[in-house]
Amino acid sequence: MEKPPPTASFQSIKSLPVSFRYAGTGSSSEAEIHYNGVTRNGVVMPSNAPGGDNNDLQSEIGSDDSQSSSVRGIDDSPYGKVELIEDEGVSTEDEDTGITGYTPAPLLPTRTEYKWEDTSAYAAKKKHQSWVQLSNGDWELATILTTSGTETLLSLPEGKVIRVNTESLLPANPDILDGVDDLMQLSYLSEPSVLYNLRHRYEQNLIYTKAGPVLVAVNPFKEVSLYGSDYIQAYRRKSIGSPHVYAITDTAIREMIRDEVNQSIIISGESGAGKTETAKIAMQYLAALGGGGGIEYEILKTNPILEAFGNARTSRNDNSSRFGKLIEIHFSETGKICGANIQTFLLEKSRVVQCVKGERSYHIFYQLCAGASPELREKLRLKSVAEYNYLRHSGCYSINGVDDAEHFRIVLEALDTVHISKEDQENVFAMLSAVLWFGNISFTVIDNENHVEADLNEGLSTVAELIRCDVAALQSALSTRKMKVGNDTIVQKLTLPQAIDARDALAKSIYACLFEWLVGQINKALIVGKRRTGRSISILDIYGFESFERNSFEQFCINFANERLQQHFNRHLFKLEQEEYINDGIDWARVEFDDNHECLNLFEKKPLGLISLLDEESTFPNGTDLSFANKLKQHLKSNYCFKAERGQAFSVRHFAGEVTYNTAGFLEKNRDFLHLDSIELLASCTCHLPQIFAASMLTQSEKPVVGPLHKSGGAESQRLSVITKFKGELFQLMQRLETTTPHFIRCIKPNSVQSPGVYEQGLVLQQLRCCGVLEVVRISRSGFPTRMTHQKFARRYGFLLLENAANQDPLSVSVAILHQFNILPEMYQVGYTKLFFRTGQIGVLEDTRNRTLHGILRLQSCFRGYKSRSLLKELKRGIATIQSFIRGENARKEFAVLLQKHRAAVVIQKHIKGRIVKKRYMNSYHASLVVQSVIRGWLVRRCSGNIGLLNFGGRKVHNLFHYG
Ligand SMILES: Nc1ncnc2c1ncn2[C@@H]1O[C@H](COP(=O)(O)OP(=O)(O)OP(=O)(O)O)[C@@H](O)[C@H]1O
Repeated sequence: MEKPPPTASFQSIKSLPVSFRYAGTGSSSEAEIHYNGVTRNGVVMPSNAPGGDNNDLQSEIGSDDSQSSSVRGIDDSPYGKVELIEDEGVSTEDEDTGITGYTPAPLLPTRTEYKWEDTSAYAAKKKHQSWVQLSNGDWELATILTTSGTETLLSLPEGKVIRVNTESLLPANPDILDGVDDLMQLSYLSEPSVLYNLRHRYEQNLIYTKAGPVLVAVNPFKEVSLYGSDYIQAYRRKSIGSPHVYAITDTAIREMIRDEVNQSIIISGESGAGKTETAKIAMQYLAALGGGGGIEYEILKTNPILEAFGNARTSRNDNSSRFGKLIEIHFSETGKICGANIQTFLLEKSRVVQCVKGERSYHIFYQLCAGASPELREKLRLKSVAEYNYLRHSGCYSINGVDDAEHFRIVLEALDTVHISKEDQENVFAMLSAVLWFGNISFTVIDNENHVEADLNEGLSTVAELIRCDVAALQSALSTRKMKVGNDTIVQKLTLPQAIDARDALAKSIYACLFEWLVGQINKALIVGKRRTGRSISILDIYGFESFERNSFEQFCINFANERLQQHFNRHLFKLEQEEYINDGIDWARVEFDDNHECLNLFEKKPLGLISLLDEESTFPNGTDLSFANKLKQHLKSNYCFKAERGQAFSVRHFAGEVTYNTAGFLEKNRDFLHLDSIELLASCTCHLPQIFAASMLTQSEKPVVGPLHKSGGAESQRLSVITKFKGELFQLMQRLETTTPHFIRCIKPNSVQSPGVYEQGLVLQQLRCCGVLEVVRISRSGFPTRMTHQKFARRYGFLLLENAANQDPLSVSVAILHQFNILPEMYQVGYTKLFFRTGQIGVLEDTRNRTLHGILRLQSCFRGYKSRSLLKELKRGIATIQSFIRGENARKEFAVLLQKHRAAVVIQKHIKGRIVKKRYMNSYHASLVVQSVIRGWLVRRCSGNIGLLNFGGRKVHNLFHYG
């Protein structure tokens, strides 16, 4: 008999007992539907997995929150086929993976009517999806409509349907993994999945996410209510488990106490990503919990000072730290903070004398100009910002929403807190003012050879006054250079560019020394006392990997530091993995990862590494940036990590990507020498700060510089080059970190406009790559990132087993599942307590689980529907009976009340009627008596008249009548 055309609603399809056969790739929906012997074309759309909690992988079978539609079809659909096989029970089989599963036998009778619906409805549902990269580089989550051969038809969220190469697609994670708080939980660890997950969380103000051992912090660029004493207490009590800087800091404290090992919190990220804020949040936590005495208050007060002297407005961040810092916080035996030490790295000196349009120099200059009292202004000969050449040229004097005068007040307060005397504070401000006045010193050309002499102007005299030196000595130090030729000392005049360089170099050096001196003073204030136990937590806030269009010496140093940190990161990451593998008896030797050893070698190798060659060229009097570039190309061209570029450029293959450096300015910045005449000038000042600076400049020399007057002009070359000094500091830093247990925080800047709520995919992706988050993910992929205890695994996937496993132990169940699903032995390892999986393996199991669950749930929902309908019918009947009973009861009750009322009314009526009758009778009786007595009276009167008994008393007559 011909089947009737489909007419029923979709609901009726839901109640079909069906099984379906997947014929597409992986999670493809291609299938055929057989129903009552008829084959129809359509698509299968697996529903959401049950269990709403993303973090709970233990969602139960039969949970009610399954999504509705699961199987639909359309005749002659171009999108694929669905097969509904009548009354077969429900079994699933993935032809690609060969995975089979089962669901219970059909529970409902077959329905005979159905209707095929338009599949376009599916595109709107977030089901069966993959990541596709659009031409602008962004990743988009697209719904797979069909896959045929190498081509896949996709539907994009805005309704567009596109055809792409199947291989270009990346699988999307199941819905239950949306917004997981640890990226390691993602079944598919891919760039788009990580990007999507971070955005998903960011949109809900969940700015912290774990990437395995690393905390990823996405800058919210707004106040988020995630901080404060309540949160601190909650993390301390461990009543909150979500990722947070507090959680990381808390772990550090606990591990420090438990293992008696020093800890470090290593924060990195690009400028404006939130490193400094994150460091402050960690310090707040430490200060709140390790508290005892006022030292933690002093530690927190170091922030305004360091920010004022070391931060500036840049195009990327209004409050950009222009130095790296390590704060080591020491704890006493009782776990209280007992002191701290701050180490700073590579302050950007060049900013003091020039900065790019729209940027600012160090905040303290603007704060001083805005906030100094009239007396101080007078003393320091302070002018307005616009009158200083060093500040004027960038054209940016203020920052929106920032009150420099108020900040100056805060800095003064902080300087008091860290016990810097008023006299020293005044000296500090005098140095700042002098630095600014240096920029206003001008020169006049005095001969045909462009030789100059410093003008005796306001600038020169004010500087001399402020640093307390002789004006003539200052003028000479800026205009001439003493050279020793044989036994004679000759004085060489400087050309204009040389004089400007000498002036700027002196200003930069004074500022850098001032900064160093301040840090030293702060350290004295925070000095770790006798209570020192040697236990400490260090917070490293260091510049992240930088890759711009034009990269210079600064990026070269910064990226070198990041290579070192990455090496530390790799070692630590693998050490941890290794420990877990060993503890669980896992063969961890198979884990491979990309070491950045080769890149570090390129930098550090002697004598033919980048640093050695840079130093070598810097010492050559005739060395130029171009000759340096050529030397690199000549010696390093065969190195895998080095790439020669055109002109004076070269590229380095860093762990985070390739960076092209332009060598322009490399040699000068690396030499960074201050002429000995300038050092000597500072030494001659009567103000103690310049003297201290001069002494520290001399001690920075590799070999002690003996009497500059007796030295030739080559004396400067004996000073350590910037890169060598930096390399030494880094080496010490790494040695220090090596003795600690590290905790890594990677800060991410979600947009370049510093605005809340804006998530620029490309920018985030670039940072994820640069700061190595994807590297962690990649490393995890090569290891066994997914771990599950045998118990959990057996509980989650045990129901997929074809054989009865009721009485087996979790380990046997786990192994049986692995065999049943033909998971290749190299894809997993069985540990003593856990199963370890390579990336994606759990995804396959999860897919099968979801499909099976989906089938079960569909049947369960159909069955529940059927049961509900039957119940409803019975209920209806029951309800009618109850209703009629209740109505009868009510009627009876009403009737009884009425009857009672009626009876009462009758009694009352009777009584009233009786009374009326009685009253009437009594009235008539009395009336008759009156009449009778009147008549009798009359009769008596008549009788007595007639018989003459007039003398008879009326009374007797009356009585006679009465009784007679
Ligand atoms: N957790 C946070 N909550 C609110 N705002 C934040 C947070 N983290 C960062 N910000 C905002 O982002 C700005 C930049 O942060 P921060 O100065 O810490 O960046 P950075 O990575 O240290 O940059 P740089 O390397 O330039 O010093 C802050 O001034 C603040 O406005």
